[in-house]
Parts: sequence; structure tokens; C-alpha cells
Amino acid sequence: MDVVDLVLSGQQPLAVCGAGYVGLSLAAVYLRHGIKVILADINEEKLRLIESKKYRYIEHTVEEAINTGLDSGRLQLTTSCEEATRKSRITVVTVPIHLDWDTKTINYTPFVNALKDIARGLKKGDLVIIESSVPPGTTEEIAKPVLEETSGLRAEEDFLLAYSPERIYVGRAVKDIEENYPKIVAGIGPRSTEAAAKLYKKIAKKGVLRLPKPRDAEFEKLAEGVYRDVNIALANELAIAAMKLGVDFYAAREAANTAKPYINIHLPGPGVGGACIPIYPYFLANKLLEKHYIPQLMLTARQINEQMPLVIIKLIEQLATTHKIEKKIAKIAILGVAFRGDIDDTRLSPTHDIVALLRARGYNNIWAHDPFVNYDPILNGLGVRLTNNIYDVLDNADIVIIATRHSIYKDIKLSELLKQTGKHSIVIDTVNYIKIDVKYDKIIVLGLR
Ligand SMILES: NC(=O)c1ccc[n+]([C@@H]2O[C@H](COP(=O)([O-])OP(=O)(O)OC[C@H]3O[C@@H](n4cnc5c(N)ncnc54)[C@H](O)[C@@H]3O)[C@@H](O)[C@H]2O)c1
Ligand SMILES: CC(=O)N[C@@H]1[C@@H](OP(=O)(O)OP(=O)(O)OC[C@H]2O[C@@H](n3ccc(=O)[nH]c3=O)[C@H](O)[C@@H]2O)O[C@H](CO)[C@@H](O)[C@@H]1O
Repeated sequence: MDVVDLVLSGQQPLAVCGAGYVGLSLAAVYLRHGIKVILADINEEKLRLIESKKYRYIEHTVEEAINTGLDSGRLQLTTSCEEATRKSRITVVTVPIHLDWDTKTINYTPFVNALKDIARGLKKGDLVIIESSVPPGTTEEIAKPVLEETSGLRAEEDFLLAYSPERIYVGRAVKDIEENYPKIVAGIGPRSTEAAAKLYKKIAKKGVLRLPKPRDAEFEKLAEGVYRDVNIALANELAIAAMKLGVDFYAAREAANTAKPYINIHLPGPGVGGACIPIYPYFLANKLLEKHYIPQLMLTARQINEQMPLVIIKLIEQLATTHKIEKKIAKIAILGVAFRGDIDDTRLSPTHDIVALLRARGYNNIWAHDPFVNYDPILNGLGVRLTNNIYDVLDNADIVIIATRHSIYKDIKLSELLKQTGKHSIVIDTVNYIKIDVKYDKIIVLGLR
């Protein structure tokens, strides 16, 4: 029996290092397949919440599998990736590589720290799979030497090492892993590739796609992200162009997209947030600048997407000036703090930039609503009142901004919204979610004439 058989048969556990959105989803999937899991994270508070079943999950299937795993004893939690690895035969790494947003430099520290911990618990024959999104070359040039130097073992000979990009969309993560996509794997050598492929063949119904080298698989993940970023930038530019030309972007988009799969115009919005899509182009750009190449298209797309909050501010100002809004006293209601619909993640949310720009322009009375987010340190620092009570936020608001595609905002009738504010508020819909059921001249929808 090899290590994969030992893990698949439930005789030996699998360790997941990093209990974030990805780590929790992966742990849930392995548990659902009868595998014993040890989940490790340095965040003690998070583990405490998971253990006491007070953690707020986005996905019911993940919550169910984690809680069942805890009850049955098939899931163990620890603050140490070293301990988790020592007690397991396979370790999956989901600790992120960060980008310092101000300097756009790559920060490998948390990832390398996690690898050092793993290396201290590594045994002969073990398999390590990296699933974090990483700059191309990371598995071979950073992970392999760190694991080898700290453990004293040799990759591919004494232990196995593979990269496998994680492609989940939070909210439907379990389905993505189990049913929607083939799992891409690339080992440091053939033994590593085959071991990782054997594990994932049991998990992913769509099977396994082997790539020649880890850097190919690392690049593939970033390419998916950049593809999305560039296409969103195009949608944003087309939406702005449509408004300037008196065109209904959404009607034109729907018609254009009937030529699928050749045409798939994305959706415009207040910007591109999250800890993935905005970051991946810079992972690539950093590596390419080392090779004296400037990836102009991806950097231009970034510029367009990062300017979207300013575009939204200009739309607000257009109506605020006409309707003589007094900045110091006007109440602003922002609907949506999460970076996209129906999740609680606020990392690099465009709402942060919109609020910062409003504050810089002298707006002092800003309220925000989100059905999933209870607290946000950035909004707190900007003096925003954040609450789950939409009525409090809308009450008496002079300006309403819809900033996130949360399902509960979809198809809100304009007449209802104005009833809630109790006045002829300015409305800026950045996501085309409002149903305009009354004639009204104080609303702008991004992309509509
Ligand atoms: N969230 C997504 O939608 C998504 C989808 C696909 C891929 N990814 C990629 O997967 C990776 C993880 O993303 P995420 O959203 O789960 O991140 P996350 O920030 O939610 O979770 C990361 C976890 O790692 C923990 N951690 C940090 N240092 C550690 C250490 N030394 N030892 C143990 N734990 C440590 C943190 O406490 C945190 O809980 C990233 O590389 C990301 O780009 C994310
Ligand atoms: C291709 C894809 O699905 N990739 C996913 C993506 O997941 P995500 O959670 O980051 O979500 P996205 O939907 O990509 O949104 C990002 C931002 O772009 C805005 N947006 C989106 C679509 C659009 O047409 N117009 C927009 O403006 C949106 O509001 C938000 O701010 O990255 C994960 C990690 O790599 C992947 O694993 C995961 O598969």
C-alpha cells in the first residue's frame, strides 16, 4: 500500500495546512470521501470557532461536512502544520502568498513559514501538494528547497511534491471540486505526479489533467484569473463607452453574447476585488519584469479595473452637483461591502475605495449594509456605520449606492427603495440590479443611458 492508498482507505489521515476558504472546502470534500483529516491553522480563534461550531460558513455543504467530521472524530484541528504533517501521510498546502498592495511586491513569508513547519513533520514516503495560487516557479524554486533543507529529505526520491491549482468559486466549492472541473496536477517528477493524480481521481468526477511541470500548472491558474480580469476590464470599458454614446450596454451585451462561445462579454461593476483576481496579474508582472518584459495588456486591464471606484464617484458627483447635495450632512447609504455577491469576504472590496474617495471629498455621514458582513476594519477606520439592518441604512439617505451583486438586492423596485429612504434620493446602481418601475431623473445605472 502506498501513502495514497493509506489515506484513501481511511487508515492514515490527510493534513490540510491553512483553514481558510480553500482549506475548509478541501477538508470538507476529503471528509465527504471518508478520508480522515487534520486541519491546521495558526489562527487559534478561527479554530476555536470551528470547534465550537460557531464559525460562519458561506456554504452549507462545507459546514455540514466539517461539523459531522468533528462529531465523528474524523476531523482533528491543530495550530501546527508540523503536528498535522507528522500525524498524516499527505499534506495539502493552502496558505496564501500575499501581494503587498501598496508596493505591488510579493510576500512569500507566511507560505514559506508554513512549508518550514510542514518540513519539520515530513516523513519518508509522504506526499505534499501545494494548492495555493503562486507565481510560476514557486514549487520548484521555493517550496522544494525549503522542504528539502528543513527536512533533510529529497523531493521525488524520499518524499513526493506536486502542485495542483485550486479553482473553486466560494459558495459552490464542494461542487466545483467534486463535479465541475478536472483537477490539474503537475509533480516535481513522475512519481509525484502519479501520486497526486491517484488521489484526485477519487475526488474529481471530471478526472485529472496532468501538466508537464509544476510551473505549467502554476501559470495555468494565474492565466484563468488574468483572463477574467482582462475580460472584466473590457466589460467596464464597454459600459463606460456605452454611457457616453447613449447606448444600453446590457441590451447590447445580451445580444452580443448570443454568439457564445465566441463572445462572452463579462459584467461591468464598481471594480474587481478579492484576494485572487486583482493579485494574479501582479504575480505574473513581477516575474515578467525580472525577465525585462512588461505585460501591457494585463497591466492596462488592472488600471481600468482599479479606476472603477473613481468612475462611480464621478457618477455620484454628476447628480450630487445638479441636485445641490450638501456633502457634510448628506447621508450616504452603500449597499454591499463584500467584494462580490453572496459571500462575506471584503478583501480588496471596491466598496473600500468608494468610501475612501467619498471621505476624501468631504462626505462624513456614510452608512453601509451587507447581509453577510458584520464588521470590517477598513470601513470602521473610515468612520462608516456598518449594519445588517438595511432599513436603518436606507432611512433618510440622500444618496444610495448599490455596490455588490448580493441576491437580496436583485430586482429591488426603485419605488420601494425611495419609500424606504423617505425622500427623492440620488441612486447610483453600479451593478444594474434596480428595477426602474417609475420615471425618475435622479438615478444612474452603470452601463445604461
Ligand atoms: N478564496 C478563493 O476563492 C480561492 C479560490 C481558489 C484559490 N485560492 C487560493 O488559495 C489560497 C488560499 O486562499 P484562501 O481564500 O483560502 O485564503 P484565506 O486567507 O481564507 O486562508 C488562509 C489561511 O492560512 C492561515 N495561515 C497563514 N499562515 C499560516 C501558517 N504558517 N500555518 C498555518 N496556517 C496559516 C491563515 O490563518 C488563514 O486562515 C490562496 O493562494 C488563494 O489565492 C483562493
Ligand atoms: C473564473 C472565476 O470564476 N474565478 C473565480 C474567482 O473567484 P472570485 O471569488 O474572485 O469571483 P469573481 O466572480 O471572479 O469576481 C472577482 C471580482 O470581479 C468582479 N466581477 C466578476 C465578474 C464580472 O463579470 N464582472 C465583475 O466585475 C466581482 O464583483 C469581484 O469583485 O477567483 C477564484 C480564485 O482564484 C477562482 O478560484 C474562482 O474560480
